[in-house]
Amino acid sequence: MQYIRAGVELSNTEFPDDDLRREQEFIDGLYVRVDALRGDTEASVADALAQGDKPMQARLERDILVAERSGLLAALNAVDGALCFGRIDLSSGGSHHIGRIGLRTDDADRTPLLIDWRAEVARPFYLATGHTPMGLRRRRHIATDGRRVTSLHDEILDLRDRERTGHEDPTGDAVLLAALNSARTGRMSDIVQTIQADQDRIIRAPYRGVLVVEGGPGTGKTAVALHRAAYLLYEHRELLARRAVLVVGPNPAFLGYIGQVLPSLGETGVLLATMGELFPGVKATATDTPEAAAVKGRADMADVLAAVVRDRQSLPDPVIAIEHDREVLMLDDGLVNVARERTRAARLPHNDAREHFEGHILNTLTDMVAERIGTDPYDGSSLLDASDLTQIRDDLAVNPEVWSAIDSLWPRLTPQRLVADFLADPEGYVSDEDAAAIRRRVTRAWTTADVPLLDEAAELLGEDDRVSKARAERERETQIAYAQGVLDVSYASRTYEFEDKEDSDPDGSEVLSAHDIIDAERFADRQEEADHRSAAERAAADRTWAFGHIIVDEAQELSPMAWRLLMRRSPTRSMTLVGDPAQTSEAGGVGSWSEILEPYVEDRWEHTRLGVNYRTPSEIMDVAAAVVRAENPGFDPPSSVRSTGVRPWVRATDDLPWAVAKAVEELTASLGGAASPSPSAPSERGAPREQGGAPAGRLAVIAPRDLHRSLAARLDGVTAGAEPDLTRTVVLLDPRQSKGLEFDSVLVVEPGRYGTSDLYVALTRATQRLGVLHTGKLPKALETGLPERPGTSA
Ligand SMILES: Nc1ncnc2c1ncn2[C@@H]1O[C@H](COP(=O)(O)OP(=O)(O)OP(=O)(O)O)[C@@H](O)[C@H]1O
Repeated sequence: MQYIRAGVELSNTEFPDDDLRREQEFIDGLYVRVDALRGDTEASVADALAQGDKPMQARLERDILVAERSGLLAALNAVDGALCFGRIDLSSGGSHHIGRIGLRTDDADRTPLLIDWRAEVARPFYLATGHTPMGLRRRRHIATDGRRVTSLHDEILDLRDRERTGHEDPTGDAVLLAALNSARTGRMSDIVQTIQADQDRIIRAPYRGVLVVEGGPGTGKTAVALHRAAYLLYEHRELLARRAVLVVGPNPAFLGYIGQVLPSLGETGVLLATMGELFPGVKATATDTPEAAAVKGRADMADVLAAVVRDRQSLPDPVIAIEHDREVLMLDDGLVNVARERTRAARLPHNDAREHFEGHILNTLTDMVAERIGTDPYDGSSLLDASDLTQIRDDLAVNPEVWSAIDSLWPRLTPQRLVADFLADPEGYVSDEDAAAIRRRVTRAWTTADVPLLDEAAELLGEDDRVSKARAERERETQIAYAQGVLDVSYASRTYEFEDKEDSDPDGSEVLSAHDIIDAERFADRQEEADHRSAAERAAADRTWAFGHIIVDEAQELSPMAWRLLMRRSPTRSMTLVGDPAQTSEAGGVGSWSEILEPYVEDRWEHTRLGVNYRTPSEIMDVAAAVVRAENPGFDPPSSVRSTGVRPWVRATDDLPWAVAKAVEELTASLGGAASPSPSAPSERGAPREQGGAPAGRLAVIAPRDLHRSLAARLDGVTAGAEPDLTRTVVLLDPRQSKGLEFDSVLVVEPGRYGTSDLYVALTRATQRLGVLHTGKLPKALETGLPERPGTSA
């Protein structure tokens, strides 16, 4: 592979020319439009909110307006400062500017000014090559700093075209390289300016079905998954805004790291969550041992929990005596067993079935009383009519002893109670060894591996939500009636969603509004949002929410029980799963994609690969690959797109805290050296990279958790903790916490104590420099092939 050397300076503003000036004028014009749009939107939101209390229908109208306009406002604010980044000139004449959102002129023609990067018209910007120009003459990257154009980079795609601008970029790589070399901020940036062709195809893959994206470290899996979410929201906005998109990530620090990407693309309605957050009302704060997590994650835990529930449907031992009407009724195990089997035959969840059980027991007891008081002594026939029997049943139904018997035989259960009881006493349900691994008294703290168990339990038990369902149905009927009225009114006050949505026809001017696309019932569904919560927020609070699309990052880590939970949240099986089996660290992780997916979609899923590493320079990747090859000689790592000429180093020491402090000092000094911030990524604006003179760039010290306290004590401003603040210049992490993240420089401490996949993850986090420090034995692959350095004893 041909490496690209690092170090690209992206500025040609010193000698402004006509082209640069014209682009600046054009972009100034876009901001005039954005500012006007923002002013109007703010005014209409403020107006609506100032209207005060109104009758129901007027309130609904106001809520619709406020929700729609607030979304637009958030998008406009998010893209400010990085609105436009490219232009395509067509061979047939004319050109389109490409940006993070679409904009049109504010006149009757509504001519497109800026094309949303997700529109079909924008696609050649990402795919066209000299070989397949897709109707393009030239592609221009426009680098900006805030609202100021800093440089232009042109690629000639029609080789017969002799016209030159003086901004030609012969390799077409300058903008990509500048982005890859830019100093890291602790927050991931979007890649919308430089999406590569193989990434584009994944981003725009059809929305239905399960798509697996596999690729080594730094191949852009996370970036692609997030851009895919933005694309799907654009392409299927009506559906996905209602049903919401869920992005599942490995830990809270990772979610913080990626949290700005979608807002920077103008999308705020996506729920980001870890597995530990997917059971509303529970936050996983405790940690399992790897053995416990592996046992809890096994697929057979579903059967185990089903058995636990069945065991709570008990029989009398041998009878329950119920005092009724000065007699004693003997409810024995045979009678209860009949009631229990009939109840089970209904195949309802435990709590939902309880009503049936109550009915069967009341009928059994009614028969007993009737037999006792109403049997003809001569022929044994019944002397009681239907109303007598109803009276007996009603009397039994107010006898507390009857209810206490039912409660003991078929108790109402909560998922929390059931799982806590099981974990406190798992013997008999799993092997003695597994029981020893998972036995724990749960007080309030749950673990991530408990969450799928709670969800499974909730499925087995069913919700006891009869009252709330009846109330919701009544409210919904009222909403539908009002919604019909609102739809009629809304025809007169149509609003746009995104300005260039009719992408295949950029000259068209049709604008979508609510009444075009939804009927009263669906509209009423939306108005259940009258509490101003977005679909994503409502989804977060609803265990049974069916998401429109689910994206799972680091998908290789999830256990079979976790997959059961996720598949329940995705009844349509519209999912994008990204991961890398070589980076699996969880003992409960599933071995192969078909093993994960077969139970749910058989072989109906697509598999695709990303093979180019955009993060790790070749010098570092060679070392990381050698570590995996020591265990798996056939291992095929992704190829690095860059080489920096800077080789990683390894040093032995007998004073680790001192050596770490010294190495951190050295590596911090080199931060921001070769690198400068990316020219126009909006998510980096306002990042603390230059505040107080702090150098640009970030450094991670990756060390086993038990060393954190002693290392933090020697490092200024560095804290040891479960949720690291990634915006600090120096961050201390354990190998698992570093998953999915990246830093300019990385110092890996005591690599001999990591498993192969954890070490592979740790070694592949750096964009520029890697150092390794150790006191004990080194993994073989690190002993050879790295520059020998003298020990650094104090
Ligand atoms: N087309 C691109 N243009 C600019 N930067 C890119 C592009 N593709 C990927 N990158 C950058 O490469 C880095 C790695 O991307 P990302 O974190 O998505 O990789 P990954 O495959 O998820 O890695 P890992 O498996 O190690 O977590 C990020 O900084 C990302 O912004």
